[in-house]
Amino acid sequence: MEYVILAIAIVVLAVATGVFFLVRGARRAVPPPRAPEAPKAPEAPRGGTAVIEEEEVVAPPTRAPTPEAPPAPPALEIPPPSAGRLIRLRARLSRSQNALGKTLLTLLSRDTLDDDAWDEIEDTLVQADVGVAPSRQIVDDLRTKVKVYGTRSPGEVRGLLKDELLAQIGKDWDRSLRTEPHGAQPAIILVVGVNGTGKTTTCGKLARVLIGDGRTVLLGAADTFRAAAADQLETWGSRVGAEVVRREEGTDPASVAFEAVKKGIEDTVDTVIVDTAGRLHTKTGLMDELGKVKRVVEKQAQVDEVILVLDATTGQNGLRQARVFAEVVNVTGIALTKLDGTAKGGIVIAVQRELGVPVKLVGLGEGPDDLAPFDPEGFVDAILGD
Ligand SMILES: Nc1nc2c(ncn2[C@@H]2O[C@H](COP(=O)(O)OP(=O)(O)OP(=O)(O)O)[C@@H](O)[C@H]2O)c(=O)[nH]1
Repeated sequence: MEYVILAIAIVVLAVATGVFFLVRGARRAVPPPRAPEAPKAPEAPRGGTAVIEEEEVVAPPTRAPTPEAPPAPPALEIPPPSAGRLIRLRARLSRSQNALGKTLLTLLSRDTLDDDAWDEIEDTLVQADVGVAPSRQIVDDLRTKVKVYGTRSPGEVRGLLKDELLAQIGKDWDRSLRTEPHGAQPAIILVVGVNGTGKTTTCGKLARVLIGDGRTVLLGAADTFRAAAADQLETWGSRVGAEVVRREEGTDPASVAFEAVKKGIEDTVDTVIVDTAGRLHTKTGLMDELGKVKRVVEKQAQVDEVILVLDATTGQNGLRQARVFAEVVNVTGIALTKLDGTAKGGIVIAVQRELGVPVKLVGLGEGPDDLAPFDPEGFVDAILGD
């Protein structure tokens, strides 16, 4: 019996061992699960119109190109404010005008002031473009004062002459430029004058004066007869951040002026300066042109200033031009350019008398900040020297 139990136990153990190895072997034989196959791209149907569906193409990861730094915009210039400009430019004024003052002071200091001496004084004034009538008046006034005062120390002579010149130039004119916006409407300045007088340059310099005083400015290149004028204006504007409205050469100047004012209103700039084309071909032509510019601008905004640019070196010829412009448009102020290049500063007196409007600005050089508000006292001091 014992042998039977032992035999059964051995058989059970053998069977169990066999089952264990069988199961293990079977597990090893199972292949690993396969990765799912990528779906096949649908085949284009043969014949008919092939519809090409966009496949999503996954680009291999590439390193993002480093963006090239855009060229740095030119740094905007910050022009100096208008205050004190004539003082800064006084040396230039003295250089050009001092000979006139010296001649007059020397003549007036003579021991005896006879008729010949007074004639010489008058001639000196006429030659300095003061004009015949104002020169005579200055001489008459001085003669009377010299008689009244009797003695003539150098200081007294200087004082007399200074008072007389100031009286002729006029201390009481309103020489301020109306450049303040009217609420949301910009102030509008039309700049007129014959080409070559420094008109475009004056527009650019004036923009700098205003920007120097903290204003925003838009320039209108309505001188469409010379493409270079618009280029010139653009150069001026880009230096100080003033936008320029320009159109192709030959465009109707009035339409450019209109566009400029429209843009100025949209952008709520403080002041719009319009450079006009002032061809003195015929008076009627000029009248039509400038009249139209002004009318068209006035459909949108009020014109605050019409500045006539006059070249101080052109003397009587310049005065004739001024007269024609004044007949065509309502000039409100004069910009007298190139005063640094002439000893004939007397044109200030002559042109104001001729047009009945004040000199508001003077150009004293080709530099960008060589335009100054006109100040009679500073001007006379420059003529007479210290
Ligand atoms: N010395 C001096 N030169 C000046 C002055 N103002 C302007 N100029 C020069 O005069 C020349 C003519 O100036 P522009 O501004 O081109 O004259 P413009 O009247 O606009 O002429 P267009 O553009 O043809 O209409 C330029 O060389 C200026 O630099 C000034 O006050 N003094």
